[in-house]
Amino acid sequence: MENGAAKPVIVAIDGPSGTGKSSTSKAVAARLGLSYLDTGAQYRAITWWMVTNGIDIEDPTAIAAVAGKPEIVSGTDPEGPTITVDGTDVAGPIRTQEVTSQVSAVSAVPEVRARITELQRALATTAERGIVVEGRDIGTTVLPGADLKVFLTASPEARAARRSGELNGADVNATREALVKRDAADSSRKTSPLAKAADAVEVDTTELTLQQVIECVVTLVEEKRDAK
Ligand SMILES: Nc1ncnc2c1ncn2[C@@H]1O[C@H](COP(=O)(O)OP(=O)(O)OP(=O)(O)O)[C@@H](O)[C@H]1O
Ligand SMILES: Nc1ccn([C@@H]2O[C@H](COP(=O)(O)O)[C@@H](O)[C@H]2O)c(=O)n1
Repeated sequence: MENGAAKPVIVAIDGPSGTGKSSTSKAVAARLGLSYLDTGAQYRAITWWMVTNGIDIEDPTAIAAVAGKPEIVSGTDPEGPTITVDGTDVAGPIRTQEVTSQVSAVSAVPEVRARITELQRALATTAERGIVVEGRDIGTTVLPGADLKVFLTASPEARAARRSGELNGADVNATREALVKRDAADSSRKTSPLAKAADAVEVDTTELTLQQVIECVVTLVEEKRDAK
């Protein structure tokens, strides 16, 4: 850049549930002074709005008809990300089992994806120093020109153990089944399914600590940033 400021760096981190996308992305963004966007929170927020407003989740046409109504605003500070719907803080309500069990159906509706993708691109292009965006289709669809694409994986057993630890020892088998079912729905939808971009770096986190994954991704971002 002419004034010597670093060019913004765009990082896409995708992968199935519980692979460590949020924890890694937040920490990497905080370390490198970048913005951070949790796109799953946006799909959860629109799902929360549908549920709260009595929209039939089994009816894609009904969902499509109102997909443009809620105003979803994401705060992108990695030290304190926020999410509101029509001015209401929904950071807590979007994490309930009710929302988690219905989010795949809502996020499969093309009109919902078009709406949320537009918000994501607007945030990514206005992030001054750059941004880490995490989700399922960031590298393939939302930001195909990202400077770095990472695809995190981990065995279903490792992911279930991590999640049931978070849920104060919830049954590991039930947790595993629920996340495998959600991944299957997210991977098989027609519009921008969960998928690894051809040019993404795959990191299997099964045997890695969270700190090791963070260090690995920080190094990858620094390499890309230095090469810009
Ligand atoms: N490498 C790791 N080793 C051990 N625990 C981890 C690792 N990575 C993440 N975790 C833990 O696993 C849990 C899930 O991580 P996180 O929420 O970051 O995953 P995610 O991929 O964003 O999940 P989702 O897509 O469902 O939102 C968290 O409790 C996190 O601290
Ligand atoms: N880019 C994305 C991100 C998320 N989704 C959908 O949202 C669900 C919740 O995501 P979490 O990361 O909060 O677990 C996820 O299961 C997908 O249905 C998406 O479609 N695209």
